Amino acid sequence: MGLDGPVDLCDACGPLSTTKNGNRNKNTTRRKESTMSRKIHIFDTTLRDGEQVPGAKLNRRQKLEIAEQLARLGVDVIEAGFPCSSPEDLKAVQTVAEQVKGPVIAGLARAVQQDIDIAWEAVKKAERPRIHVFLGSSDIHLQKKLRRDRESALQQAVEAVKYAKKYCEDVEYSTEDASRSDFEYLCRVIEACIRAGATVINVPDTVGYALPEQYGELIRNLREKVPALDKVILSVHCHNDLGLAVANSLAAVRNGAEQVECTINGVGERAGNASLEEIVMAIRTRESFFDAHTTINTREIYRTSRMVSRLMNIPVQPNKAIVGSNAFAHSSGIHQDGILKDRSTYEIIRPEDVGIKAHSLVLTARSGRAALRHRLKELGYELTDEQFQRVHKRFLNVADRKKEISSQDLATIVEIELTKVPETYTFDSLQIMSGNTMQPLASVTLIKDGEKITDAATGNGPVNAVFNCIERIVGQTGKLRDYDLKAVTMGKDALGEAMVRVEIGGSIYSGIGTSPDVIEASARAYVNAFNRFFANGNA
Ligand SMILES: CC(=O)SCCNC(=O)CCNC(=O)[C@H](O)C(C)(C)COP(=O)(O)OP(=O)(O)OC[C@H]1O[C@@H](n2cnc3c(N)ncnc32)[C@H](O)[C@@H]1OP(=O)(O)O
Ligand SMILES: CC(C)C(=O)C(=O)O
Repeated sequence: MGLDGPVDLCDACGPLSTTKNGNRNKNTTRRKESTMSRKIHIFDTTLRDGEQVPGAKLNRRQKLEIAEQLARLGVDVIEAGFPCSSPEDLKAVQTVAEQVKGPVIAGLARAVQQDIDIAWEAVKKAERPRIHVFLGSSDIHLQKKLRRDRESALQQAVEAVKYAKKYCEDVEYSTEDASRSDFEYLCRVIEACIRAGATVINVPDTVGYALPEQYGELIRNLREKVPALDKVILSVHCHNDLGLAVANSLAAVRNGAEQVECTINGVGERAGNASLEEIVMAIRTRESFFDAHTTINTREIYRTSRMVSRLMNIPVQPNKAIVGSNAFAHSSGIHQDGILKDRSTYEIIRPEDVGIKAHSLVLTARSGRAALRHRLKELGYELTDEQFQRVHKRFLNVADRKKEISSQDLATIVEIELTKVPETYTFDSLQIMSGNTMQPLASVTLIKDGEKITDAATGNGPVNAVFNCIERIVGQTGKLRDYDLKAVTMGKDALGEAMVRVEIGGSIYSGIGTSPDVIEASARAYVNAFNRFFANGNA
């Protein structure tokens, strides 16, 4: 797939960069039906194929909650379930059909009368009901699963469509395992089902076997060989066994498919279905390439994703496109610098367009000065160049040990740097041997005038041993009057802050030290207190 236009990739919404007068370009999330490009119908099967995921079963109330949200999202069709599968699913589909207005409500049925009867019972009260009938069309499915020949299966398909048609004007027929089916036979089945009254023909890649070029070609060839397809909606339904569900669906759209069957977060049988949010945002972002659009209210995407994840109890992987927690997080310095200069450098979708408040700049050891300066400004710090250099140095030091530097971490780092006293002694390193069967032993190294000084001492606890050791190095005793240790940030790798008040030479000196290691934080605080003592004119 070559780029079809300039590097401004957001075909649907125009340039992401700010305009000359500094305004963001306006963008509507629910597009008006374009007379220029084809409308792609979004058929959501989260409540049917999505619910086939082990452990994801939804009760009636949960299905209704999701269906209502799917209606707000603006999907064209909600496949609410497989009504013959259990009495509860029948009731769930009935509830959705009765209460959810807007989208077509579909119920799935095998190509047998009993399933179709129950499917109709389930959807008949919908504003716009649809019965969705399916039967395998590949020789593998016919011979090994259904145990019948091509001709009798074709007959069964036709009878099923006719039977469903008695109930419902809108009947979708799916040629299950189409991508592994004999092409000529597939064409015959499709032609016969359209003649029998099918309004939608679905060509599924049931086992995720297709490759994008090949699947696109299949759709193009079907359109050429079966002219009757022009009278109905041609649909695709792709599975993700090779990680190609979205790519295959998009290839199909390029080659004439008008309906895409997909699920929120890509949930579905085995490796899942094509993910709705990826399909919709790919079509929207590259609209001129596809010459197509959907009428999805994209600002509802993130909310819908969170709801499905919560109710199905299936977490969304952080790097999931569009809805993953990292989808709009920039953590490396070069990217952050680019984003701060102009979002179009590293952002092809505005987070707010999918319902995410804003992108986030995550501060890590891979962040640069631009992002650090930006966050400091956001926190209200105005630093001189010299102060900034110091904060940056300490930031890198802490960031090398923590995965992420929060705003609170940063505030602590700044406070320490800005209230700094001259360092007569600089903390370098420590080692501790401790346990419940030995007296704790600490070795500490401090730097004075560029020279490392190391000593060792025991204590009644590891922190006490460290403090004793520091006193030996600086040649001055102190009495610990107050000692406070707290986690200043959340999480297992939180930054620990130690505050001490030490009586040295008859006066009290306070010290502060910060580190993800609480003993190191304590040592730094103790050295800091002694430095204040020395800065006070004590030799
Ligand atoms: C590709 C897809 O995702 S298709 C949808 C898959 N989803 C599900 O299967 C979930 C819901 N399914 C169910 O609740 C059950 O499987 C039911 C109610 C449909 C059927 O249950 P059972 O009657 O116990 O049959 P079971 O599931 O064991 O076997 C399926 C039967 O349906 C037949 N069958 C499979 N697909 C079709 C079809 N499209 N049309 C007609 N018959 C079919 C099979 O050949 C098999 O029949 P057999 O027992 O005569 O060999
Ligand atoms: C019922 C059909 C559409 C299906 O789920 C599939 O082929 O994967």
